[in-house]
Parts: sequence; C-alpha cells; structure tokens
Amino acid sequence: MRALLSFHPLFRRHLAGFAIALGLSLATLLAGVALLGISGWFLTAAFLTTATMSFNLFGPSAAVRGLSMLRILSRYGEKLVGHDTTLRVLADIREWLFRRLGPGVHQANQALRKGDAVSRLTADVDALDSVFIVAAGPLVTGVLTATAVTVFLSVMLPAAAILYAVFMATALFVVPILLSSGTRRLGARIIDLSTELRVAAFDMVDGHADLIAFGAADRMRARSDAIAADLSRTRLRLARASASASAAIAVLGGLAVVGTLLTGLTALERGLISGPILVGLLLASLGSFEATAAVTRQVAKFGSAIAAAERLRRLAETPPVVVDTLHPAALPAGGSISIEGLTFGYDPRRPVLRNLDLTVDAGSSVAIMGESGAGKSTLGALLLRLADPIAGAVRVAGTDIRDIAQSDLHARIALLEQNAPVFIGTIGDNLRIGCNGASDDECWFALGKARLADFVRSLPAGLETPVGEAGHTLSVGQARRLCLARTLLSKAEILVLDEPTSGLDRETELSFFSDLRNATVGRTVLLISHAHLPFGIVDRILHLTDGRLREDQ
Ligand SMILES: Nc1ncnc2c1ncn2[C@@H]1O[C@H](COP(=O)(O)OP(=O)(O)OP(=O)(O)O)[C@@H](O)[C@H]1O
Repeated sequence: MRALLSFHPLFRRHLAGFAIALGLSLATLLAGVALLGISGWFLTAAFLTTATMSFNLFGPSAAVRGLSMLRILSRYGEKLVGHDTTLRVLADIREWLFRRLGPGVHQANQALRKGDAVSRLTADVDALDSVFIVAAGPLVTGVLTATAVTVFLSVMLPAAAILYAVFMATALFVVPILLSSGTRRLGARIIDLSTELRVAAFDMVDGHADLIAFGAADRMRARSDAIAADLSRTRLRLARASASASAAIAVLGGLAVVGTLLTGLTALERGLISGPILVGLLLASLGSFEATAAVTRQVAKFGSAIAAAERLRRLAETPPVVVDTLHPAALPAGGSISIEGLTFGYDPRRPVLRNLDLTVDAGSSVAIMGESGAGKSTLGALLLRLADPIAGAVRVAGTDIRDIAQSDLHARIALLEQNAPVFIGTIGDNLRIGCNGASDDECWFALGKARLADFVRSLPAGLETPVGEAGHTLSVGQARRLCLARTLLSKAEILVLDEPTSGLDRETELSFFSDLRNATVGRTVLLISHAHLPFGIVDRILHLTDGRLREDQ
C-alpha cells in the first residue's frame, strides 16, 4: 500500500481533472437516482389520478427528460475527463520512471529478465489505472450519493433510512474490504504470471530459429502453455470472487428495497406518505446501489495494482548509475579527449580498466584494439558517461564530463554501439534520430558513406521504406550500415565507433575503412575494432591489455 501512496505527487498534479471527473460522476449518479425516484412517483401518481384529470403532467415529464439528458451528458463527460486524466497520470508515471532510471534503464533491463523492464514500464503502469479511478470515482461518489439518499429518506421515512444506511454501508465498505483482502494475493499472482508469460513470449519470438534448430520449441511452448493456463485459472478465481461480491451487493440492494417497502407500507397505512412517494423512494434507493457495483468492479483490480506499484517502486529505487550535476559548467567548443588515471569495473573488486591514460587531439583518429572482453566497449561507455569511473577522470574539450550536463555531452559525442538498434519506422526515421531535421540530401550523403545508398535507392519507397520491428526486413550487415549512417549523420564532433564493420564482408569492410577518413574529416574518431586495419586509416593504433592502453609497436 505504501508503494501505491508513493505515486501520489504525480497524481496530485492532475487534481483538477480528477475533481471535474468526480463532479460529473456524482451528477450522473444523482441524476440516475432522481430519475428513478421521480419516474416511479410520476408514473404511479399519474396512474392513480388520471381518472380525475387533475394531475400536472408537464412538470414531472420535463424533469424526467431533463434528468435523462443530464445523465447522458454527465456520464459522457465523466468518461472523457476521467479517462483522459488517468491516462495523463499514467503517462507521467512512465516518463518519471524513465527519467529516474536515466542511462540505468539499460542496466535495469540487463539485471531483470528479458522483457521484464518493458513489462514494468507498460503493463505495471497500466495496472495502476484502477487505483486512480477508485480513488477519484465510485467510492467518493458512492458515499456522497448514499448520504444524500439517507438524508432524504430520514425526512420522508425515518425507519427506512436506518435500514438503508446499514445495507448501503455494508455494500460500500464491508463487501469491498472483504473482496480486497480476499483477492490481494490473486492480483499479485496475476501480475507475476503475466510477466512470466511476456518473458516466455519474448524468448519464443526472439529465439524461435534457435529453438527450432535445437528441437526445443515444443518444450518452450509447453512451458508458456502452463503459465497461460495458470494465469487463466487465477483470473477465473478473481472473476468468481468479484461476481460473488456483485451478487452480495445485489442482495443488499434488494434487502434495502424490501426494508423501505415494509416500513413504507406501515407509513402508508398510517397516512404518513402517499403511494406515489413510496414507489419513488423504493426506486431511488435501488438506483443508488449502482455506485457500489462500480466500487466492487475496481476493488477486484486492487491486488494487481498494489503488486504492480511495488514492482515499479523497486525499479524506481534502483540507484541511478549517473547523476547530472546540479550546476553544469558550459562545455567549451572542441573535440579533444583526455583521460587520466581511469579505473572502472562493473564489480569494483575486479576492475576492467586500471589507471588508464589517453589523449586524443581534436580532429584526430585513434583505433583501440584488444582481445574480446578487454574493456574496449566499456571505455566507449565511460566516454559517454553511461557510468562513472571508480577513479580518474574523463575530459572532453578540457572539461571533466561529470561537471557538464549529460545532454551537452551527448550532443558532442555520437556513439555507434556494438549492438546498436534499428528502431520501428522508416529508413529516414532511423537516420534522423540523432539529427532531427536532416535533409534528404544529408541522409543520402550519410548512406553513401556507410555504403548503403545503392541498396536504399533500389527500394521503391527509398528513404520512406519501413524497416519493420527491430529492422527485421534488413540483413544484419544492412542494419549495421544503417546504424553507422545514423552516427555519421549526427553533428557530433566526436565519434565513437564500436566495431563499425561487424556484419560486413571483408570487401565492404575494406571499402568502409578506406572511406572513413573522408567521411569523418574534421571530427575526432575513436575506432574500436577487432578487424585488421589497413595502413593509414587512423592516426594512432592503441592496444588495450590488462586494463591499460599501449601504443602499437
Ligand atoms: N553490464 C555489464 N555488467 C557486468 N560486467 C560487464 C558488463 N558489460 C561488460 N562486462 C564485463 O566487462 C568486461 C569488458 O567488457 P567489454 O564489453 O568492455 O569488452 P570488449 O573489449 O568490448 O569485448 P568485445 O570485443 O568482445 O566486445 C568483460 O569481462 C565483460 O564480461
């Protein structure tokens, strides 16, 4: 529950929207209750008095029409404003979490099972919607409507008011509390199983070729079928509990009506109220139970919401990998890099880089070679401040990168990651990610440098060709060159290219290397590569061994 409350500052920002939705929800309920009450009274009174032709039909029928219209409009407005506000809160939570994680979203994703971080940022956040709707909607409006009906009954039929209040309070509080405590575990289990199912689906989609090749597809399918069956059973149990609560509420509503009827008949016999008024009161008390049904519907989702909030809180409490300085210094112009005494390890007891020094002048190029696992990509990540060193400093244009805003640093350095992703969208969209507003000519120029222009030109839609999810319509080499073109298109003065030619055949690789100087002229280049580099394509070649850089002999 504490986890749920920790999101209240984000909720408070949208208080006005929730207040409007609440007002409209209250108007809907009260209009519904009044509509039933007046209709009951009106029809009964009209039936009893038409013989004498003395009944004023105009007033009540106008009220019935007016209330019907009010109910339609307020319900529409309540749905519109309520859902709009809820979706805004959920969007805020997602954005807040993403910002909170910062570069750590990558680490969080690695620490969790595949798909789990995505699951938290999507499904878990969605599971919170019932909380906000419960908090702002049915419970509050239910209490207000029940109070209004109780007050009205206590004036018209005091004995019925007591019975009504008891049954209504049971329906509004006792049933939801019992339902909530009885289904909390089921809700949490639904969240766990949904995550398991999503993780299994990720494995099956991503690894389907390997699973088929290893003959493991049936085993994986059986595993996900078992999870899905467990999920269905748990959902069914929750639905049954929810249906039982709804049935209990229907019985309580019926008891409230019977109580009103019995006490009303006594009052009628004594001449304390008229028949039409009694019918109106009966229907009004029945109509007011509509609110309790909505509370029960939402409370059934509470267990899942609490479990989801707990998972989100744990994700949000992952300590940030890097924290932006509060008073960032201005980053001077220039593309020089200087690294002094850099020590870093994912596990501080086992450093990958040890007391490493490196100086790269602006506009020059350096290749970093080394065995697999030597720490080359780690060095690239530290340059972009995706993590902070244990000791030493990284300076760009003479300034310690911890003293500048990360956004300034990332505008100065572009990275072609070893596993750079192709995003959903067109080839043009993918190119412009790091250089919004780049012209078609600039895109073609970058594609030419990455040796992909001929292929893209051969496609009927050219730059507008969709590349499919994760670039599945491209070969591995084409996807790699698209990511390379994206990096070359960026205006950053420093380029860190991590294995830029992986996935390219040797001939294309050699062409790429021979083009590299021209493609990057004027920029500082840090080229991380396993490949055998042709002579003269970089100014210096350094080897990373035992956590330090050594000049090529
Ligand atoms: N996120 C991580 N968490 C823990 N350890 C990591 C992480 N990333 C890399 N490592 C470890 O750090 C070491 C250096 O990895 P890095 O990826 O920098 O090597 P590399 O020289 O780029 O290797 P390759 O040429 O194979 O890409 C390796 O031992 C690796 O297992």
